[in-house]
Amino acid sequence: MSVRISAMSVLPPVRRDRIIAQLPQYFRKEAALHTKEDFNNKVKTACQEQRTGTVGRFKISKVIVVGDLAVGKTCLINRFCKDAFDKNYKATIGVDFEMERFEVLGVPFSLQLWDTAGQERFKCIASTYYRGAQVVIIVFDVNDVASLGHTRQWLEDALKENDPTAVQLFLVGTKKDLSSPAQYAQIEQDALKIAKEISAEYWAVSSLTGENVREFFFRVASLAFETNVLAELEKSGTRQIGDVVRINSNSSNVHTTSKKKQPNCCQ
Ligand SMILES: Nc1nc2c(ncn2[C@@H]2O[C@H](COP(=O)(O)OP(=O)(O)OP(=O)(O)O)[C@@H](O)[C@H]2O)c(=O)[nH]1
Ligand SMILES: [Mg+2]
Repeated sequence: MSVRISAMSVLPPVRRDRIIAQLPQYFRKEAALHTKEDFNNKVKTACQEQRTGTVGRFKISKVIVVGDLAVGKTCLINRFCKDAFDKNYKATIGVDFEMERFEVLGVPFSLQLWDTAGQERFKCIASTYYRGAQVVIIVFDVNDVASLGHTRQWLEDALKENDPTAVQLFLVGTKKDLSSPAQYAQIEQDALKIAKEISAEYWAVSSLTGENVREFFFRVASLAFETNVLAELEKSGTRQIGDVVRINSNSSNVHTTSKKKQPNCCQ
């Protein structure tokens, strides 16, 4: 008896707690990537009709997590991916990565989460992994104002390796459990200001208690998914426009355009 093994059958089903059916909401309205209550209508229709192109088949979005040493990048990822928390600090050397599989509006979608080193001596290795990121998560510690101040530098480094217009940015304050409400409120003002200036969506979390961790990653997955599907739709839309031009190539207008272009392609 022969057994057929395909890539699909090797993958276990998406975990039940990774299924996203509704758009998770932002944390703070004034620093959100968008404030719509629901997924884009075009995206919803495309998912219903299974017209999501490469998204859902082999599309994996790369997410890089950057920020000062010991701000809690590894703990944030471990809380979400493994539901674990380690109170002992073990510096990340270079990079680590985790894959997280979701199902958004019925379509499989994966995030590749790159956990990078904050320590100066490992930064050089880590930065070679920044390229190709669709999402950049800049992490600071809400109890350490210097780490918030350094976020611009982290952003600059991450954007050197990426197309700034194509990247979705998140600014995340960690260790919320360690600050009093008054202290937290103070730093949130500064963080919101920076988030708005750099066009990032702001979140505050605690990996110790788990507060907002799941909500945050669901939001990241949803917004990355939405952007990917919209880009796919735009690509297929462009192809359709191209087809119309070819069909109507007898029209004088199109003829003129193609004549103008001819010298370029013959040179
Ligand atoms: N109380 C509290 N401690 C935290 C939290 N997140 C991280 N920590 C602690 O902060 C320390 C550093 O956490 P890591 O996640 O290893 O920091 P990192 O940003 O990955 O550090 P590098 O890998 O060196 O860049 C550890 O001792 C953690 O236990 C949190 O939400 N609350
Ligand atoms: Mg780490």
